[in-house]
Amino acid sequence: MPHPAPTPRTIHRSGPLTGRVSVPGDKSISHRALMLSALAVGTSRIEGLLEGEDVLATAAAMRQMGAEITRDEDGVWHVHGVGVGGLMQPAQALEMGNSGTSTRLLMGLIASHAITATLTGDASLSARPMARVIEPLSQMGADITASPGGRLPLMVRGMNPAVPISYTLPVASAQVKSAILLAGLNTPGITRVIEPVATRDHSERMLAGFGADLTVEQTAEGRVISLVGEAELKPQHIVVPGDPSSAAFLVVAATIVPGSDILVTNVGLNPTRAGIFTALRLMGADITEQDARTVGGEPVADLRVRHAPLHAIEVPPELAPSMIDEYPVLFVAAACATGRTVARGAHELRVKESDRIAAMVAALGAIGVATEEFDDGLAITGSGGAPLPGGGTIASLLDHRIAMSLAVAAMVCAGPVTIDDVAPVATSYPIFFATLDTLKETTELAAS
Ligand SMILES: O=C(O)C1=C[C@@H](OP(=O)(O)O)[C@@H](O)[C@H](O)C1
Ligand SMILES: C=C(OP(=O)(O)O)C(=O)O
Repeated sequence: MPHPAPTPRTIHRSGPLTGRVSVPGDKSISHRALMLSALAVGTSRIEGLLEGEDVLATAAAMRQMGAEITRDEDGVWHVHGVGVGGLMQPAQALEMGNSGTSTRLLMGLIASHAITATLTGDASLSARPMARVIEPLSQMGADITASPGGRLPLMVRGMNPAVPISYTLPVASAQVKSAILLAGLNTPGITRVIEPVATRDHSERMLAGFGADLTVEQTAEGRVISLVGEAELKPQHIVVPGDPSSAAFLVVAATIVPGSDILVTNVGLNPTRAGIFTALRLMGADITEQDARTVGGEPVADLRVRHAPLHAIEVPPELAPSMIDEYPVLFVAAACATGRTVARGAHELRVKESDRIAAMVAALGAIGVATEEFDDGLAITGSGGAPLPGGGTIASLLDHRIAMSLAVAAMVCAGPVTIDDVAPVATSYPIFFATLDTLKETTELAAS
């Protein structure tokens, strides 16, 4: 899958945002829905699947390994699974594009099947560390040959039967946890993951929903997840809630653009994901939850967001795992706040689609925002609500979240901001710019 040609975009200061919009399906849940459906015996239905490039890479890989996956005219996805243990040898390399989640979770699936697969990715993904999954999956018996530094392209030769392990996560990573649990599905005995710090728990919720025998205990060592292997998964009807990580861009935009008042519907609010809304509220954001409900076993609500003046905070480091992908857009909120916001304890930002600390130092610097870089975070001196200077060009570095965060910042910049390439937005939120346009048009219509 060659990368599309870079798509630059220039963004001007925005008038108020108003109206009601929804966000596309959750990316993390969409990946897992496809993978577990592909391992069930029978046909699962998935509604609200995120149709972004990352999730489509997972769908393509599952097809290459034998699952039948189709989308009907109503946008419902149908997945005919091969059963745990039934994955087939892919004829070609699995092309993972920009997606760390696809790569690490699929490595787990392949690790306990008697198949060999090569995984490749784009320049961003090929720079990301895979040793964190290679290490536990090798302990389970998989034979993994990676490029120097434990990177893509790499080849996984699965072991069947694999060896169950009990593994304490050295980094707070839901991808590592999930890779081990997915490998454990086709492994005799009990596979156990101990996470000293809780990370997003979509895998646990969905594995239980598919009928796997999984228990979660809170102990002095942390959360202990135990999975009984050689599971038989029953097909499900899954409804994917809206992605809080995507909603975060709209929530910050409405918070910082004066006069805004929006409703973002169907936002997933799993507590292991909702840290950004806690942090924004600590800064003074006006976010209220309406119509709280449960969708697909996950808490969901509509969020009403009105413009509010923000003040600087020290971002509680314990929020890090529940808002790890939202730091770039939180930094944009901080750039508009009164005072100096400090975020530490987020070293993982350095190994995402880009080094998101360095990327935000450069991008905020280009639009006139002063920052101080730490090894594990950033301090940002806010404008106190005054427009940011803007006028610069920003490198999105093949990172969708950097591109979208700076698109939000540009909405409060005095001068136009050019983002060198917004094509990566399609990995997680293909309708991002269209949604922003809707929120601007609603205001223009009301004024005319
Ligand atoms: O499990 C997942 O779906 C994800 C886990 C997180 O990564 P880590 O496991 O590397 O923290 C997150 O950054 C990523 O966007 C999605
Ligand atoms: C880190 C992210 O995704 P992934 O690891 O799947 O590439 C993200 O979406 O911000």
